[in-house]
Amino acid sequence: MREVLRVEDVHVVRDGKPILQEVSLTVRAGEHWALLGANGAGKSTLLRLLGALVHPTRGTVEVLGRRLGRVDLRELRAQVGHVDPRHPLTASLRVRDVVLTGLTNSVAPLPRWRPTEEQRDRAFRLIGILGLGDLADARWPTLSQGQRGRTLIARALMPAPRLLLLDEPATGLDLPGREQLIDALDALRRGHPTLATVLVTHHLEELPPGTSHAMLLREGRVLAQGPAPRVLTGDQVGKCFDLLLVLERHDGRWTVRIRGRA
Ligand SMILES: Nc1ncnc2c1ncn2[C@@H]1O[C@H](COP(=O)(O)OP(=O)(O)OP(=O)(O)O)[C@@H](O)[C@H]1O
Repeated sequence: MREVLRVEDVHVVRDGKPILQEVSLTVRAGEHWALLGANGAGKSTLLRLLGALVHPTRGTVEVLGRRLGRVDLRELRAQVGHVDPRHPLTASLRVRDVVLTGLTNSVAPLPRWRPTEEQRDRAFRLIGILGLGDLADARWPTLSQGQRGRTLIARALMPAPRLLLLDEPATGLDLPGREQLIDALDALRRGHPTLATVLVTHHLEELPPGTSHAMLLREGRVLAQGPAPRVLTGDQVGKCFDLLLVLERHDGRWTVRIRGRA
C-alpha cells in the first residue's frame, strides 16, 4: 500500500528542551494507528508534525509524499483531516454548515463561498455515516460533546483526505457517546478502505477494533511500534506507563487491569 506518512529520525526541541527524540514512523494507506503515552510523552507534538502544523527541529517528515520544509504548510494542511477537540467554534452554525467548513478549512463559512449540490450531498452522506442524520439542522451550541466530536470528524472528511488525525476524540464522552464514536470510526474505515488514521489516546478501551498498528511513546522516545497485537501487550504498555498491567483483547477491543506500580 502507498505511503501516507514517513517520519525519519525526528527531533523536536522547544525552549532548549527535547520533546521528541529519534522518532521514525511510516504509515501506509489503510492503516489505523494508535498513538499512546503518558501525559507529556510527546503525542500531540508528533500529531502536530504529522498534520503539517509545525516543523521538526531535526530529521525529515513527509506528509502525503511531500516533505515539510519544501512545501507550503498551509496548502498541505488542507489535505489532511485533523480533528481537534478544542475546535474554536462559538457561532451558532448548523451541523451541516459546520461540516461544509471542512472544504474551506475555516472555522466559519467564508462570506461569498457557496457549496455545490455535490458538496452538499457529500456533507449529508458523511453526517449519516457519523450517525448524525437526525441532527443535520441542529445548531452547534445545542450539541452534546459527543455530537460535536462526530460533527468535527465529518468536517475533517469533507475534502476526502487520505489521512485523518484524531487527538483524543473520546475526551469527555460518556459511555454511549464513546461507543457511538468508536462505531462511527469503524464504519468510516470500512467505507473508505484506503483512508489512513492516527488516533491519540491515553485509554486502550477507546481504541476501535479496526486499530491495526500502535506506537508507544515515553518521554519523547519510541518505546515500541508496529502491528497492534505485537505492540499492545501488558508488558510493553506497562513500561510505557510505569505500571504492571494485564491487557486483554475481546472482540477486537482492549481492556486493561492494573496489578501495581512497576
Ligand atoms: N511550545 C512548547 N514549548 C515548550 N514546551 C512544550 C511546547 N509544546 C509542548 N511542550 C512540552 O513538551 C512535552 C510534550 O508535550 P505534548 O503535548 O506533545 O505531550 P502529550 O503526550 O500530548 O501530553 P498529554 O497527554 O498531556 O496531552 C510536555 O512536557 C510539554 O510541556
